[in-house]
Parts: sequence; C-alpha cells; structure tokens
Amino acid sequence: MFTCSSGIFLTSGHTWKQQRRFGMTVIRSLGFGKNNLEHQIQTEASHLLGIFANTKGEPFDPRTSIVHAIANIICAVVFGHRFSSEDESFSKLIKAVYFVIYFQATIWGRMYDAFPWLMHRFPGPHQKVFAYNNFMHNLVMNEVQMHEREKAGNPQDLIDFYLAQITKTKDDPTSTFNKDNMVQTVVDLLLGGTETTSTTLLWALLYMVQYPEIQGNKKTKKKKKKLKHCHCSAEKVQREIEAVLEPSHIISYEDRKKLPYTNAVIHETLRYSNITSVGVPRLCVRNTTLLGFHIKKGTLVLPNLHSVVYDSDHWATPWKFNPNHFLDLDGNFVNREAFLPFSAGHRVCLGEQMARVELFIFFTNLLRAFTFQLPKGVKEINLEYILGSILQPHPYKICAVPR
Ligand code: HEM
Repeated sequence: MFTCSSGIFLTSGHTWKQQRRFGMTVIRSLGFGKNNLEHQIQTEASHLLGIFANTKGEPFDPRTSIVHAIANIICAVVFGHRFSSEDESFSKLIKAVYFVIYFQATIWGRMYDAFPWLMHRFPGPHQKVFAYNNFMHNLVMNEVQMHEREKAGNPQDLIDFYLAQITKTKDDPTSTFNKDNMVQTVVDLLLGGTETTSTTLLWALLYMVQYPEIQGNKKTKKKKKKLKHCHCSAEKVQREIEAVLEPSHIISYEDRKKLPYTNAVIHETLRYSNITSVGVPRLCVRNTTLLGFHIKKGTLVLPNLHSVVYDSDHWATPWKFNPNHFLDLDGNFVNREAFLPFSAGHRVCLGEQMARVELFIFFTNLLRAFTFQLPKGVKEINLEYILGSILQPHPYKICAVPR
C-alpha cells in the first residue's frame, strides 16, 4: 500500500527526478510571477472570511471550512477549478485525503506495512484505504478525460501542462511522462497540499486563543501609529496589522516584509506545531558516509525533524511558543538555520513556497477581521496533539468575534 512506482512522493531515481522537476516548474509557472495562484489564495481567504463572519461570534469548529479552502487551492492548481462545499465528490475527496494520511499511523497501518501479503486477504480498515485510493484515482482520471475533451488553447492547470508534456515527449524513450505518473502526481499534490497547511492554520488559531497577548486583541488608542519594532515592547499581531495595512487592502505575500511580527508568529507556529513530527522516511539509494557514519544502500533513513525544531542549541526556549525566535533585538524578522518544518535537501517539500503564501495570506486576513476567543465557560485549551502521520490538534470550538 505504501510503496508506489509512480508520481513524486514514493518514487526515487529517474521517475522521481522527472516528475518532481515537472511538478515544480508547473506550480511556479502557474503561480507567483503572474500572481495567478496568489489571486486564487486571496479568493479562498475571502470565502473563508465570509464563512467565519456568518458564525456571528458564536462557537464553531473551524476545521471543515479551513480544509475546504486549502483543498480548493490545490484543486485549482491541478484541475483548474474549485469545488463548491456542497459538491459530493469534493467532500469524498477530502475524506479520502484524510483517511489515507491518518491511516498510516494507526495500528492497522503498521500491521499492513509489516505483513502486506497477509493483510491484503483480510477485511479491516486497510480495505477502506484501497477504496479511497481508487476513488481519488477515478476522480483524477475523470478530470483528465474532461481536459482531453475540452482541450484549452493555453495550458491553465497542471493536467493541461501534463497532457502537453506527454505529447511532446512521446518519442523519447527516457520519458516517464504518462497517464499513470500524471494521475499519481496529481494525487500526491492533493495529499501533500491539503492536510498539512490546514492543520498548521488550525494550530495557529489555537495558539492565538491560548496566547491572547500575542494575538494582541487589546484596543489601541492610536490606530495608525507606526510601530517601533523591538523585543521589549511585546508586539501583537493585530496591532501590527492595524498599524500597517488599510482595512480594504488586499493582502499579498509581499506584505510580510512590512509585518515582521506576524511573519514571526507564522514561523513559530510551523516550528512549534511540528506537524510532520520526525519527517518522512526515505530510502538510501547508494552506499554513503554521513558525518563519519556508513549508511548502506537500501537503509531506511528518518531525518528526525523533531530533534531540529526543538534543539536547545538553536532555540532560546524550544518548548515554549515564542515568536521572538524569529526576531532580532530591533524587531526585524530573521530566518533560522534550524527552521526545517519543510525538511531540506533534494526532497525538501515541493509545496513549501505555496504553503508559505497560503499561511501568510490566510492568517493575516483572519487576524485582521476577527479576534479569536474561547467559547464562554470554556477555561482550558487542549494543546496536546493527536498522534498520526500529521500531528493535529484535538477538535475544538472557538468564537471568531468580528473586530
Ligand atoms: C505547512 C505546510 C507543509 C509542510 C509543513 C510540509 C512538509 C513536508 C515535509 C516535511 C516533506 C518531506 C520532505 C522529505 O522527504 O524530507 C514534504 C514533502 C512533500 N510535500 Fe509538503 N509540506 C507542506 C505543504 C505542502 C503543500 C501545500 C504541497 C503541495 C503543493 C506539498 C507537497 C509535497 C510533496 C509533493 C512532497 C514530496 C516531495 C518529494 O518527495 O520530492 N506540501 N512536505
């Protein structure tokens, strides 16, 4: 179940290289230069603001609406369109992504990994993973067929680009561009691009409720006062946004340069929530030596990102949520060498740039529009994670109080 010879996530060698390079090139060209993808992210953020506003400050669980918004961005990249929340196949796609990701860390997932030949014959939740996997492949295949019927002049999305690439490379014997790889690449992007960013946003809102002094929801007298960025005057996200951005300003990724504190809070959320835990296991493709240790070809390697993002040699207070980790004494944003939630090296997260833009635009929009609070009578927040392939918060309800 968890080995695969197509797509990006679980391949290696020539296939991985071609598929990954192609996926990255397409995302880049769809994206940030011409602002298309950024515009899509802004549109989804604005939908989400509408949904939150409709809750009128009453307690609600933000999970479904956040997952839908984030999933729709990657759907726009790969399919060229978003789905309505009422669309049944969209709801099933979201369920499928969730089930396939979280199943792997369950006892059934572990049993399947250890005894695939045996488990294959028996009933159990692993059979549901096969069904969801087939559903995702069929959904993508339908989209591919629609694209083939409606051939766009200019490629608009990943499937358009991929179909053109298959035609372009059909006489090249070294080409790995074919329908199998196309479908799996799309599935990999849906899997990689949905739960990760939405779970990080869910943590971010929870931290804002837990640390109201960081959210900065106390009213300031001088609204447009220019903030002096410095460590000693604890800066707040909302105060900073208020001081720098006009209420009608469409928030873009470029604005992060004017919002060092907000940017630091997002980075600290990525560090502290550590959603991928120890990282993704990889296989060593040749005998090698690393820091004097010999590693044989075929050895399973775990990067242990956990040890890096909580390393006390690199972080002043590794076990405390502390945005100052990313600020210098003058309040300027500083990147940190040990900030590796997206991993590093050749297999570094393919969606890193996209995730950074999503997180910044969503978080800044939400904090500009609402103050997040616990429902009346609720005193405590559960900050423990649920153990899984992605570390997610326990389901929670919050109030989004319009500002
Ligand atoms: C907060 C958001 C995200 C985090 C923390 C995250 C983290 C990671 C990590 C730790 C890896 C494993 C790297 C390794 O093997 O060492 C990874 C791989 C990957 N991610 Fe992300 N990711 C995020 C968002 C995204 C998004 C939005 C996409 C889709 C565009 C995406 C697509 C992928 C893919 C396709 C891979 C496999 C790369 C390869 O095998 O070459 N990720 N991600």
